[in-house]
Amino acid sequence: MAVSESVPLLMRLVSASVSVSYRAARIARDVLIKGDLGIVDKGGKNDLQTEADRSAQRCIIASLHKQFPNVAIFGEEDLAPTTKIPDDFIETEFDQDVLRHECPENLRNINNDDVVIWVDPLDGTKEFTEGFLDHVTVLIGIAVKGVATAGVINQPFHNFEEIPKYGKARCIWGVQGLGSFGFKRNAHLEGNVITTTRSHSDYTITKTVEACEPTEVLRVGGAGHKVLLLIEKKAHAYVFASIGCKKWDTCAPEAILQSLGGRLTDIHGHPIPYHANVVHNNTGGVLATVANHDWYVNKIKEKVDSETLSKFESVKAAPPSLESQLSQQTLNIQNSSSKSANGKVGEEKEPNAAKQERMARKRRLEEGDSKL
Ligand SMILES: Nc1ncnc2c1ncn2[C@@H]1O[C@H](COP(=O)(O)O)[C@@H](OP(=O)(O)O)[C@H]1O
Ligand SMILES: [Mg+2]
Repeated sequence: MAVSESVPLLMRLVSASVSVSYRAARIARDVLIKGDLGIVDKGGKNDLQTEADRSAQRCIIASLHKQFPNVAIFGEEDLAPTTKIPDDFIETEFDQDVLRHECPENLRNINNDDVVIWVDPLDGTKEFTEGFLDHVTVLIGIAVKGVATAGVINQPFHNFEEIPKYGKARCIWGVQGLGSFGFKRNAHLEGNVITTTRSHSDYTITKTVEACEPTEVLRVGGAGHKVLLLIEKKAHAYVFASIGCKKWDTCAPEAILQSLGGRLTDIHGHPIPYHANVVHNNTGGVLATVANHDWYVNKIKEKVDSETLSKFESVKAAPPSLESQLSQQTLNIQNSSSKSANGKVGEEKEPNAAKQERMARKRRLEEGDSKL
């Protein structure tokens, strides 16, 4: 169902993202049921891609781009720009439950240029290939003026051990200043339960977790899944002293966690910026907490040696030069017919010169040059 333009842009974006996250979850489930995962090794440490990652990204980016052609969208996977997108990958529904909520006052008047969408079509890919299905999530994060503001976490295989045929998809969404929906929170959790990576661990990660004096460590897959543990109060903190996580891993989880009063920053306690032109890796690592964030920051500062800590650089919010913005992006803007493929549909929240360049590229695309 279409939605009135009088509904604030942010709520339309969240509503469309919830709907398309269910479509992407269905795609991931279909890939698993068919049984041919089509695994590609991307060359990093346990850095895999499957048919579910590829198809879910095509579905999410093509659908959101069709509804919001002037919003910048970045997806994790680099996909060939020529691949045809099946018509049934295009989701046009808007989630009605989201639209019943009022947009927070301070977010009512944002416009297209303020927004960047960060898409991880399948977070926890390594775990997906190994059958840890509850670690898998679809992440759609909406940044406004560089701040993680709203997010959607869809868990395609929720409760897969109890519900036959790989469980059932569930969707958690939230907006800063409004709250988060779609889950139950434990009232209380004893001790100091810390969650961290299971498939990308190393000495520094383990030492940094130990610095936070855990009573229990949960080594699980996926940034989305780990933040879900915090949101549901099954863990107190997510500690990841590594530059391996990217903006699409943390934007949606951060927005939801922060809407509940938690925090997600780098390991120094500095905010992570989500403008279109930031480096994709979270070079300062990731620290997410339900409460007492500064206590964890101080423990890390106190107990991890300064040479190790100096390797984790906080990302500066200042935009890089125009040249680096343009070379950094694989920009595959597709036509609004959404027939062509996508990798990153990015229209930078940029200074004037970059905007002119973008418009020129868009014009060239519309004239049929799909390799821009
Ligand atoms: N060293 C590394 N190399 C590549 N990706 C990494 C990484 N460390 C973390 N990541 C990415 O960050 C996300 C969370 O990692 P982890 O599950 O280890 O906590 C995963 O996203 P994807 O599964 O979407 O690729 C993972 O690939
Ligand atoms: Mg990921």
